[in-house]
Amino acid sequence: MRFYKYHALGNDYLVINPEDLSSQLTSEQIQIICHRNFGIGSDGILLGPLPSTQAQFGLRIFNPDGSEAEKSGNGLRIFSRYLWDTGLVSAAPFSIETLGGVVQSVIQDGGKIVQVEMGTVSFWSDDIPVVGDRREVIKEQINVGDVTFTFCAATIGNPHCVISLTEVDAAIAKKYGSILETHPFFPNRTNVQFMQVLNRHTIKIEIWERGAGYTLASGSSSSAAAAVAHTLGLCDSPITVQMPGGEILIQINDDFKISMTGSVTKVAQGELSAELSDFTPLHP
Ligand SMILES: N[C@H](CCC[C@H](N)C(=O)O)C(=O)O
Repeated sequence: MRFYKYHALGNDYLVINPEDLSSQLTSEQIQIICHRNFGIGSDGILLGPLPSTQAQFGLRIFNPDGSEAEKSGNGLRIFSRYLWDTGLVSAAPFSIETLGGVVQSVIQDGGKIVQVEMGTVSFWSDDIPVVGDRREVIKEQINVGDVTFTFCAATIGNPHCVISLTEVDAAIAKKYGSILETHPFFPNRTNVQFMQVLNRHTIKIEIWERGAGYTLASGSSSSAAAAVAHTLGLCDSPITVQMPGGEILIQINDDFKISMTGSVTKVAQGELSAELSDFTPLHP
């Protein structure tokens, strides 16, 4: 089974073309392939191109825990670059259908930069989803052990919990991320961002991803956090999102449509060994 490995600001993905699969990928296979020791190692798998009646290409996005995500901003930039590298697209904009909706991509700088129209951010509880009466989830309280955070929730196709603090670091994301990811407020779990506003056009985020854990960058997290900073009146578009792996530029229009621009780097391509899925680690 062939794979193509790319990273987007250190958020790495494997592209697997369904033509190279003899059978459906199982959750166990996804977990092994993504495992940093027993497999190739990756923050997820991009399965495509798939047929689509809504867009030129279809894409399915899987997290390392085997769960399927509705959208991935870095994943969409990487898949767009894969389509460019394999000659399936040119410089003209093209559309990709995901579980979280159809996006438009444009390749820039020979594939090193990709711009994706990510869709529209919603803060409505029934879109995200968040439990409770239908409302926009803005500046609500959430208890995590003996700590109470004020949070906003948003969706750009996948769910996000954004917590704005005066200072953020990796430690706080790693300490509280997994508890917030699986908090009962979020029926489908959630991605988590701890956000520090640096100025009216710059934020810094630390990320805990649903189904992946701590990651160095996230495109959908950047979109959600920037939209929250904007709706709280703390930032104006365009917003540069600083993350441990690098920066993404987010543009937000008056209807909260998001445009995301960021880099993609090709790492490797190769063949997965048949032994890979034969080996079941004792303690994965
Ligand atoms: N873990 C996310 C999907 C990947 C998001 C992130 N890698 C991005 O670039 O948007 C979820 O389950 O919604």
